[in-house]
Amino acid sequence: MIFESYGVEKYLESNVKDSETAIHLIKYDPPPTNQPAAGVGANPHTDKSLLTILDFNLPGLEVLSKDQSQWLPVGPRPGAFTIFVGDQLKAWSNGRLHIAPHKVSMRGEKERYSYALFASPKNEAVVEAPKELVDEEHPLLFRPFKNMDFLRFYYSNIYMDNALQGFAGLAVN
Ligand SMILES: O=C(O)CCC(=O)C(=O)O
Ligand SMILES: [Fe+2]
Repeated sequence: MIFESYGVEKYLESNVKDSETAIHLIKYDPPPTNQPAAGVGANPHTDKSLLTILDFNLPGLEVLSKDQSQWLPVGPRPGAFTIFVGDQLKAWSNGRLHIAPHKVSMRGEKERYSYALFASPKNEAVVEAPKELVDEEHPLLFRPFKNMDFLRFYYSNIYMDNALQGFAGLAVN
């Protein structure tokens, strides 16, 4: 769908071949009982993936509004899924797709179990915007990079606010 909407479906097959999926099962502990405010389940982040699919049926997931003014609860809504665009797809789309920072807040006394399906480029795959998505009006925003090199950079700069920009950014965006 994404490839078609940009008229670059000819790259779909090679991109799928260069990607892999992994399912992560994630357990969050409840906040300490003496902590009145919500506990932190997952710190604010964007995903280091192309796409992430999450169960939409769990409370606690919050997404940062596009104007960055507030955290909005996502779901729960039985039977639905949440899909996040990851950093690598933002780079591939030359910045056309928005990556929404999200976090998990924990309330109550129960553990939270979630699962996430991450579709990511293979380690050796090069993330590069198709030439059709780059022109005078849309200059290249991220230099092409090997996925593994980006992940290495991210894990050694885990507190950096915008790892994609820090690693591969060519202009202010
Ligand atoms: O557990 C969730 O609902 C979100 C998990 C998440 O954002 C992630 O693993 O990247
Ligand atoms: Fe995430």
